[in-house]
Amino acid sequence: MQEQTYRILVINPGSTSTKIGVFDNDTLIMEKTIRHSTEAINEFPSIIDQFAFRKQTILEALDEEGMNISKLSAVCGRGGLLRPIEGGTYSVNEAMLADLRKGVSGQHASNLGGIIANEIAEGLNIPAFIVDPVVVDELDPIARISGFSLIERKSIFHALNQKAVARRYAKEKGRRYEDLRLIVTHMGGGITVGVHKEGRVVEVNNGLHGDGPFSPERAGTVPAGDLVELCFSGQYYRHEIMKRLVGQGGLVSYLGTNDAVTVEKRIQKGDQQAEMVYDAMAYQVAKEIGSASAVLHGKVDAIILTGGLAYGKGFVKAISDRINWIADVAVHPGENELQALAEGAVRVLNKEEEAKIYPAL
Ligand SMILES: Nc1ncnc2c1ncn2[C@@H]1O[C@H](COP(=O)(O)OP(=O)(O)OP(=O)(O)O)[C@@H](O)[C@H]1O
Ligand SMILES: CCCC(=O)O
Repeated sequence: MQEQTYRILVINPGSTSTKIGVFDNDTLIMEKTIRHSTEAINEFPSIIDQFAFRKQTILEALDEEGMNISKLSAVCGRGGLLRPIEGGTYSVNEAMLADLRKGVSGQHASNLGGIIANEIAEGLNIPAFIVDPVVVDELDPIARISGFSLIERKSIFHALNQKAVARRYAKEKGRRYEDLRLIVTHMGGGITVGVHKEGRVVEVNNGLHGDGPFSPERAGTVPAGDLVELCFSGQYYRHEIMKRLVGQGGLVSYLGTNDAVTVEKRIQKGDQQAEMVYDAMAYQVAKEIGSASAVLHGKVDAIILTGGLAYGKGFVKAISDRINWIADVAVHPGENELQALAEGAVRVLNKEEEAKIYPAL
């Protein structure tokens, strides 16, 4: 008997781009990355305000590619800042939409994934899903302790891509993901360094809310005392400080752009400030990987560098030179998120798995 073919639209809103793909089961038939400049993003006071803009760019892109959306079987979005949940494919439901709209665990571009998926799916009367949202939480208890009893460390990271790339690496090596000890470093608009210990991400920096290396548009960890002084200086509203840390931090704060390609061009033209800041970002990533290796007692099968910044050869070399004594460094530029979203939806449509219900009981 012939297997049924499901046509799935997948939507991945990142901090600097919206990536979309159309798959026939797990075979990609169309892919597009829509880049958003800092100026375009800054037009909107909050992430949720970008909803109509991002949805419109998606529909236009599908139209330009000649995709007839009435043939879709499902829409699958990248999951956002929900309550902490286990990994897997979830049906979009009202409880999820309410949490995504209010940003129950904070604001992030991926909050739009489930909302836009639902909006498009509803009009076509087809199901909407999310897969492995950024709140997948597998932290070891020891990793939750921050050092300040009023604040607990949280797991907020590029779960979808980190898990997908780690599984792909394991497959390439003929090993099981569940048998490996990996440090997976996703370097995009945000940067997260995950310790994957035998199939669980037992430690990871909260890439969103001020933890870990700075990134193209995030401040990462900043000196706490100085931050408190700034917050109470009377010069800033709360939302202004948050935006300076997340969205306008990192490269944007020093160099006015979130685009590493632009930074590399400036370096080639002799811009010394750009060179210093870009090198500092590589330095901070390397430091985070070094600290992740201590979590694994130095017994690391491989360090994987992935995300858009991993296309930057000089950037990757600056990191590798500092950490390649720990373990082999594997570079997987870009990300595997569209494929992972499609596969998550197909597993449910094929009834290999049941869609999970949010919130988990
Ligand atoms: N060829 C390249 N060389 C260097 N940097 C690159 C290259 N291509 C993309 N980048 C940089 O990668 C960054 C964006 O990465 P990516 O597309 O993974 O981020 P995102 O999906 O928007 O956000 P996130 O991954 O945090 O969700 C940008 O700074 C971009 O300039
Ligand atoms: C929130 C985790 C993903 C990111 O840092 O962008």
